Amino acid sequence: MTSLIYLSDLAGDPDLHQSLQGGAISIGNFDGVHLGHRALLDRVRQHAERVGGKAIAIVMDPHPASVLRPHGAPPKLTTLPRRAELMSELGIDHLLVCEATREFLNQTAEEFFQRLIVEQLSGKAIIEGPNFFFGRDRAGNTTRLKELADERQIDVEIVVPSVRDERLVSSSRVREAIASGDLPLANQMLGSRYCLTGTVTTGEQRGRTLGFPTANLSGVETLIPENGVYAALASWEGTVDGTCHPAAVHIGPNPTFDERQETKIEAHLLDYDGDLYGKMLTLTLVSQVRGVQKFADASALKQQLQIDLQTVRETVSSLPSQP
Ligand SMILES: Cc1cc2nc3c(=O)[nH]c(=O)nc-3n(C[C@H](O)[C@H](O)[C@H](O)COP(=O)(O)O)c2cc1C
Ligand SMILES: Nc1ncnc2c1ncn2[C@@H]1O[C@H](COP(=O)(O)OP(=O)(O)OP(=O)(O)O)[C@@H](O)[C@H]1O
Repeated sequence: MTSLIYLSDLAGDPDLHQSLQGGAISIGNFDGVHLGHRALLDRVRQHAERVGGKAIAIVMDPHPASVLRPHGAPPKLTTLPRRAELMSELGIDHLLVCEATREFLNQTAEEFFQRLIVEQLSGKAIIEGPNFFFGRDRAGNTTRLKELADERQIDVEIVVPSVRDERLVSSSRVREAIASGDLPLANQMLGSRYCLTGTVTTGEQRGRTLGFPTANLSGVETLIPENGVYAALASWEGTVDGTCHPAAVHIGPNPTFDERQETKIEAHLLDYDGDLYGKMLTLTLVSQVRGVQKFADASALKQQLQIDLQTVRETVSSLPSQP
């Protein structure tokens, strides 16, 4: 398991602080833990084994852009606990979170390197991609990183970036794919399937009168895909043996019944009739089935839902374990 720890916790926990000394480190946002991050984190794990220390990924929270720029950071693909979960599969020991205060972000590249990598962590190896920048105004680049590390006999590896269709894989590119509803492309670049997690709350309770009850999700913290109907897998804490249920997910307004353009995320789970209220539900999105439509009446919507459910069943039944 990758443990999620805060830099501020190290001062009060000397054993934890000690266990982090002399490891292999990578610094970034790691939002989505996409294929590029995965290749890089794999090298972090290998370097950690070589130097006999921990494999450490460092992120800043909140996203520096939300502290420094008026328009803030882009919507997240993953919460920090989800990033740690995905990093567990890659053998990363710790996801270390630095609180992105103005003071922290105001450090020069040299100060940042000296205080965090040298004084706090006694890092032995640093692994980054070629587009890595650090310190105030992003003034430090990989050349400067190598100079600073060489002076202190710290190893540096700059990995060859992962590309897809001759373009760099990046969190921004994954966000574009999700925002346009292209889940297969997003999932391929992620190397895992994109998830939405939220709490099941009460909706209009109209779904059950249609014969298609839906779990309405609220409190979703990550990027919501383009409006549409999606094939998904639903799971929640306490799902027996981690079983997933095929689900037809509706994202968007309900134009057939309601002129308000309020975006809802609701899921009809196939072959399930339990009580989900209050549960933390995760919807793992596979692909878009169709766009949201305004139907002439409830009966026309019901006919379409029958077709949607069949499409979802077929899509999910032929799913490979990896996207
Ligand atoms: C798979 C699926 C597809 C849906 N597609 C549409 C749609 O295209 N247009 C629409 O107005 N409502 C659509 N709905 C939403 C229904 O109108 C909605 O489930 C119903 O109004 C119940 O809302 P409630 O959960 O708040 O009770 C869809 C629901 C599901 C589960
Ligand atoms: N495609 C990639 N291949 C290898 N390394 C990458 C790739 N993309 C990013 N990295 C590296 O991963 C580390 C973390 O970067 P970061 O989390 O900012 O990734 P990003 O996907 O480029 O994000 P964004 O799109 O928001 O700029 C950095 O060292 C960065 O250079």
